[in-house]
Amino acid sequence: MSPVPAIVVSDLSVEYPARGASAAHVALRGVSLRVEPGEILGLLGETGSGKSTLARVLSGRGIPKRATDPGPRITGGDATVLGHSLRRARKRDISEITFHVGFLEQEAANTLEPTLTIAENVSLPIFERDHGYSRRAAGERAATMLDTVHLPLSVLTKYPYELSSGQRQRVALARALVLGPSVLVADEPTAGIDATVRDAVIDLLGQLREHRGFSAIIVSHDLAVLRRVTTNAAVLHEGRVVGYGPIDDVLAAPEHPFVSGLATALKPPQKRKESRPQSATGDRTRTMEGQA
Ligand SMILES: Nc1ncnc2c1ncn2[C@@H]1O[C@H](COP(=O)(O)OP(=O)(O)OP(=O)(O)O)[C@@H](O)[C@H]1O
Repeated sequence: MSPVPAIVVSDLSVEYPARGASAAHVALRGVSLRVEPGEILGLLGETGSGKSTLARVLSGRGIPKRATDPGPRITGGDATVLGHSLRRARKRDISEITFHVGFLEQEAANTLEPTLTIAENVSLPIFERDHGYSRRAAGERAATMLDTVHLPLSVLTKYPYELSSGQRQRVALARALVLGPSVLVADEPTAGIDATVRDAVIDLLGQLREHRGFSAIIVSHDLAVLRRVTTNAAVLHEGRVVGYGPIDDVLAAPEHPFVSGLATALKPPQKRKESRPQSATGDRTRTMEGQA
């Protein structure tokens, strides 16, 4: 029997309801995609295309608990995360999803608790689940996680303001992974960090993928990241999927003007390099990554 898919999104539509003077806004329109165990899906698209909405909803954090709470509503279709339907999700389903799905939200570096140490920040999800958890075991877990994201243990006792934004981003990643999720949803995980650290994050995602069954959705505008860690990519435009498949295939055979615009923008402008044997592919790749 084949394993349960990590995520199945079927004709999903999501709307932000009207609030005050703001009219209702449809953020996702009939989105369908699928993430199998062991797969990393890249999500790309221009600003406002719905990437963060989709990421947040699929992480189990997006749907409001009460009808009066602000936040997006599923107005059509459904998404199933680790076998739990989001449309029919009860409190217990959401609790299961948020336990097994790590979430690194956009600008996560700015979401650390300023009054808590780095160790306390990283182990926060543990204590949110289990108030009585051993402080010593949580501290050890936090130390392991910091090591995983290549931060020195000396930062454990520091406060967020004492770290650079790139270090804080990695602390946020450690926090997202502390419960040992089987799925990670990461919204721009490499934004605001320098090239060396970015490579470390890419390597980490690659290592996590090697783990049996680990899957992820990575929102990124960084083609180098998407190329190196993703299996498939979905391109969103105005809330719709306009390209879906291995990223280079999507860009090579664009079916939508937005994707062909993206592919053209990423192509090297000069013809000279294309006529060079052997090196042409390598040059093209580097140029595309450089421009991403
Ligand atoms: N809380 C909200 N209330 C109403 N509309 C919202 C809300 N959050 C997002 N939107 C709208 O939904 C659409 C999708 O936004 P979303 O943040 O998902 O896009 P995005 O592709 O992630 O953009 P970016 O790359 O800038 O983060 C946008 O038009 C945005 O203005």
